[in-house]
Amino acid sequence: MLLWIQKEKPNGFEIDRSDIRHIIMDMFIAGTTATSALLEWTMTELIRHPEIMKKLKEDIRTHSRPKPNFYVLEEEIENMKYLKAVIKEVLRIHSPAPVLLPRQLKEDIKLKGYDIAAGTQVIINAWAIQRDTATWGSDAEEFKPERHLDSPLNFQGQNFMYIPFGSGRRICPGIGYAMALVEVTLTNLLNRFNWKVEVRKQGDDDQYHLAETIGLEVGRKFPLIASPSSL
Ligand code: HEM
Repeated sequence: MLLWIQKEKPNGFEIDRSDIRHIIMDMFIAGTTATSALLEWTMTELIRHPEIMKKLKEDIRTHSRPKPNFYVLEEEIENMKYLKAVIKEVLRIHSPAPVLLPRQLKEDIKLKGYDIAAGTQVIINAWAIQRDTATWGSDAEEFKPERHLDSPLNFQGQNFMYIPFGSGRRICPGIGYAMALVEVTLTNLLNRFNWKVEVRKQGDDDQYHLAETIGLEVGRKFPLIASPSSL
């Protein structure tokens, strides 16, 4: 595809081999772990909340045509409102990239009584913003997809209380690709199988399932080991 774009220039501009190398690097470095972390957090929350898993499966069945192989097509996903709400809620409390790319101030500013000098590097903590009880309410720490059902919030970074893909000119360019990948994979995992995790013999289940890795991209500290069984 990239070689075709280089040859045919469908967008009217040139790309060279170095551009192609960088695009592929972007897709591998920025695109793989965040997407798999989102899928893993989504399965984690669904297994922790069987009633939400049940509602989501109903949403998937209602909006996809029955087929012998249970396969859910990409075009059937558009009207699955509960699916979209579930993924939005996972991105709120388990943002795979919870601190945005650092910014450097071009000029001095005053923000909420603080003087910040030009040249200062500013790091935005989306994790804290998206769990702030002042904007999300006293249940901000709880996993509740319903809060997104009639909400106008989207991923475009226009509303600073919800910025899982960042905002402004450095906003994630992979939103469409990441969402398509996660929606198609998740609907098919759920429509084809029942999922369960082994009951842990010792230790607190939530501390185990919700422990996070430390880093620019945040996934589960301990891998999710879930077993499928036929419906
Ligand atoms: C669930 C999946 C993903 C999440 C949560 C995510 C999140 C983010 C965030 C928060 C940023 C920083 C934005 C900012 O600072 O304003 C970012 C940047 C970026 N993302 Fe993603 N991302 C995801 C998937 C992808 C995919 C699939 C690709 C590529 C195919 C991608 C490519 C990039 C690139 C290249 C940047 C840097 C943009 C720049 O420097 O201007 N991301 N992403």
